Amino acid sequence: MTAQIIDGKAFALGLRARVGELAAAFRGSAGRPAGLAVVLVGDDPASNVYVRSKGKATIAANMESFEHRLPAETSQDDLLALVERLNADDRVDGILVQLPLPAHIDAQTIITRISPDKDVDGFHPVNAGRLMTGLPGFVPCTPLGCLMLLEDQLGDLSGLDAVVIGRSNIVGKPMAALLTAKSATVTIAHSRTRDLSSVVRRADIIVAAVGRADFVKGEWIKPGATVIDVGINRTDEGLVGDVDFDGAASVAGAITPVPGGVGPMTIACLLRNTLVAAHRNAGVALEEGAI
Ligand SMILES: Nc1nc(=O)c2c([nH]1)NC[C@@H]1CN(c3ccc(C(=O)N[C@@H](CCC(=O)O)C(=O)O)cc3)C=[N+]21
Ligand SMILES: [Mg+2]
Repeated sequence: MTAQIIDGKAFALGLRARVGELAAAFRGSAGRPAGLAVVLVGDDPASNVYVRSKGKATIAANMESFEHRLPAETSQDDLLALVERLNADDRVDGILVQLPLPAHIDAQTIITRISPDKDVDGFHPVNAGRLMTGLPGFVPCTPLGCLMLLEDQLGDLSGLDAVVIGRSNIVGKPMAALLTAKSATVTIAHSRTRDLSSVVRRADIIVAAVGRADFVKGEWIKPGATVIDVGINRTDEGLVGDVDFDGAASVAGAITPVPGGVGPMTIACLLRNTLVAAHRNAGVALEEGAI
């Protein structure tokens, strides 16, 4: 079998266009654009690239972008003070503090200080709790993007066997919650899982978020399964995912490439969450299922 390649880049472009139209309409009814503030501490080159592309995408989607670049030696108190200013700023609907943060800053302390209503990353414990209990809130962008690709590919996920490899708060745990809410049968596997290949072999859906290049092998995959590769690993051979793409593509039914799969969906979902935040914060209705 040769897997179908899931074109996340094309899907993300479509989503961004739809968000852009709705953001233009929001601007008309609210009398102001939706606004996203992105905070970068330090000058990590990869983070710099991400922040720049987020800013461009925000403006292209008819929203306002506020960029705050702070020196690497910024104190935790100064960063908290900026977060408080952004929480209080009515032009700012969404706040993203780029991770990772320098070692002298406790990320959890910063994330917990962002207003849950502006937490478009969906990292605040209140939004994690909302996701777990089925309340409206913000869902982390990467797993939300993965879910959109899966539903586009497979339709109803009810009853399907899903294995999520990785248990981070940012990807694995929210991904498992989303799949559970869609009535998939979900297994969370991780570094201590025994006989991982046998666990993966049962799955109709595999989401790989381990952060290790080419970790998931083609021989682990059930023929016809759908594979979502969340990995972004920089190697001598360039950017590669957590899945051995060539091995997997010869057995899977469908697979996301790296680059061009999940990554572009993350940014598109960030804009989507910002649009939703703007409507909620301004008290402007957004039609159910509009996005
Ligand atoms: N508070 C916070 N929120 C985040 O959402 C967040 C973060 N911090 N820190 C870093 C990670 C990483 N991340 C990516 C976003 C887009 C691509 C992306 O668009 N990737 C492209 C190209 C990547 C490239 O060429 O470098 C692709 O996969 O096709 C990847 C990774 C968001 N992150
Ligand atoms: Mg390879």
